[in-house]
Amino acid sequence: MTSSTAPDTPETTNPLRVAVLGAQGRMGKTVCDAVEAADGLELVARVDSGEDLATVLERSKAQVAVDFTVPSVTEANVHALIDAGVHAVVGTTGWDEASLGRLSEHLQRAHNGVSVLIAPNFSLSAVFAMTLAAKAAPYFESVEIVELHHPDKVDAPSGTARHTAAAISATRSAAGRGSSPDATETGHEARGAVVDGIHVHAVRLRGLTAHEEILLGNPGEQLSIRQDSFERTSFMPGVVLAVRKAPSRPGLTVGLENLLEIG
Ligand SMILES: NC(=O)C1=CN([C@@H]2O[C@H](COP(=O)(O)OP(=O)(O)OC[C@H]3O[C@@H](n4cnc5c(N)ncnc54)[C@H](OP(=O)(O)O)[C@@H]3O)[C@@H](O)[C@H]2O)C=CC1
Ligand SMILES: O=C(O)C1=N[C@H](C(=O)O)C[C@H](O)C1
Repeated sequence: MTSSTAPDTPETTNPLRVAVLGAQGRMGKTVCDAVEAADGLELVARVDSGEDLATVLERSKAQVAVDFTVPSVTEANVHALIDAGVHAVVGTTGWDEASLGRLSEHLQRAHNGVSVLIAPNFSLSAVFAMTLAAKAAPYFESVEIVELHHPDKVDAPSGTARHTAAAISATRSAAGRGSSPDATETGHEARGAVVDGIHVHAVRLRGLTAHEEILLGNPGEQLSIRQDSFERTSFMPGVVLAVRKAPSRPGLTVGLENLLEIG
């Protein structure tokens, strides 16, 4: 039989096997639904607290794990994933320079091609808000961040606000822009937390989901950059993108903007 008469053989690629850690949580449930609905992905494990992660990974043969657990356990989970050779997509907050440093070290030591993506926020609106704010910040005298969330959130300020403050602080420093003017002499506690030199205010209110506003001011003008996640489905395109890209991005990446190439 010549090649011109050979029957078409459809190209079959195996679906990417995905485990979800924190599967019973607010985000975990939404991620399980999104993975089940996504072409080319197969949900092979729902992992909840109290389960032995290494055993579940071995049994399920997961290739990528998505972590939406709690700040107190996420670091241990990711170290276990690296040891198991499973790529990690992490949305859980609580990461800092020290824990990221330990992760980088472990990845280098393991040298097994595992990728870890940590994104403080997977929604496109938040990624663009952070990116625009960082670009604009050197051009304004004053900048402050207000983050607003549902009252069941355990950490404050939000991971998104911390990431935004770090990005703003970096672009302002690079441009030689000093700190925002502030004549406050009393009641410093009313001025919010200070993250990387930027004032951050955290609101917790029933009815909210996840929102951030970056306020920038100059004499006679202001710029407000606001993003709103009204539903947790807003995070899913970013999570699914990160899962799909995980096998081809070895090493540590912090921030979804790096996958969108807008960082
Ligand atoms: N990056 C992003 O885009 C987003 C990030 N987040 C972040 O994601 C995290 C989760 O948020 P949310 O879903 O609202 O929180 P939830 O409290 O609803 O969910 C967390 C879940 O993790 C479970 N859990 C705790 N320990 C473990 C463990 N060792 N292994 C597996 N599961 C575990 C909890 O179970 P139990 O209750 O039984 O302990 C719970 O079901 C937070 O840090 C939040 O800030 C949230 C939204 C978007
Ligand atoms: O807890 C949440 O809900 C959210 N957590 C993340 C954060 O702390 O930035 C992302 C988003 O704001 C929702």
